[in-house]
Amino acid sequence: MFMEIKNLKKSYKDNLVVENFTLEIEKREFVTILGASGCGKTTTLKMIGGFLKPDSGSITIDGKDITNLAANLRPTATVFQNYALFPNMNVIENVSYGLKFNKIKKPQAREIAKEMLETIGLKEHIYSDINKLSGGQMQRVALARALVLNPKVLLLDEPFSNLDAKLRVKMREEIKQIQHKFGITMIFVTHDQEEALSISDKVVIMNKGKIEQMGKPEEVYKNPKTLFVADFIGRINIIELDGEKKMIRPENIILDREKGTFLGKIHDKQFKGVYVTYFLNSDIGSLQVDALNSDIYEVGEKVYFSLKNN
Ligand SMILES: Nc1ncnc2c1ncn2[C@@H]1O[C@H](COP(=O)(O)OP(=O)(O)OP(=O)(O)O)[C@@H](O)[C@H]1O
Repeated sequence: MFMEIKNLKKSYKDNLVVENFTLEIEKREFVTILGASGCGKTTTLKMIGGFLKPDSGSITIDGKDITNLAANLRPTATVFQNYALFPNMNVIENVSYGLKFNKIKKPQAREIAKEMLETIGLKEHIYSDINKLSGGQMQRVALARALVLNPKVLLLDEPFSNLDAKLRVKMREEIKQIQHKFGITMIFVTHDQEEALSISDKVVIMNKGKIEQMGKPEEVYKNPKTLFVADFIGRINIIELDGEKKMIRPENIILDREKGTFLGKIHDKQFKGVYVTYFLNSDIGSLQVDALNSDIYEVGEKVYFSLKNN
């Protein structure tokens, strides 16, 4: 296995914030650690990057135990949420700065930085003042600065959280392209479930310092092992059938005016664009149902509904 994280543990005084964190990562895999604010994502990433010492556990990359190595000696590079750029340096100085620790001479470092900035779409801004860049451009500088170090593993801590919704989606695509281009292994931290599902090969869902479930995005979405995962990744209805509680996704309930297994009454609806979310009362519970906007039901209307298996 390319990367092995075993039983990482971290407490701040009496507060145990990461427990038994064990994860295997293949080369070129895109792994996302997903969880609510405060669940221990950043703490875990900092331990991997060498910015925090774990209380116990180990981290191996490419056969080498790096648990006790300083951050700058690890084969990792980190892109932080706030970018952590040097405000007194221009773009190329920011990107080439880290290379001096790799004993690369200044002219060569600038050449490497320039090439990376061109690759990453910042050709026009190579000599720009950092403070005059947009959020998206700063994000690219931060990425370029990490990538020039040629890390085996790139760590990204909520890197798009300061960007607007459209730019976030664009940056998601870009980061995947960068990953393919450089063949790099990435560990990405986010609290945004849609981002995690759309970008990752593997999603690791954390809850209160522990891994709740991990797997491919489709796997964790379709087969959530716990109510927490089901609820965190997407939305879920809890219904009671023959005395048994069952989870069903809003898109797996089919509405029909004429026929169906159950009858319900719509008490609210939200138009979401391609689909509409209906809120129903029924004998088997209160439900949210996502239906395509081709057939619109009205609040107060009684409708039949059936359940799909998945
Ligand atoms: N330096 C610190 N000293 C004490 N407690 C800390 C410290 N850093 C983090 N914590 C606590 O550890 C827990 C986990 O924090 P962490 O930043 O890892 O969570 P997170 O999942 O990344 O959250 P967020 O998405 O809000 O950044 C939180 O309860 C936090 O208050």
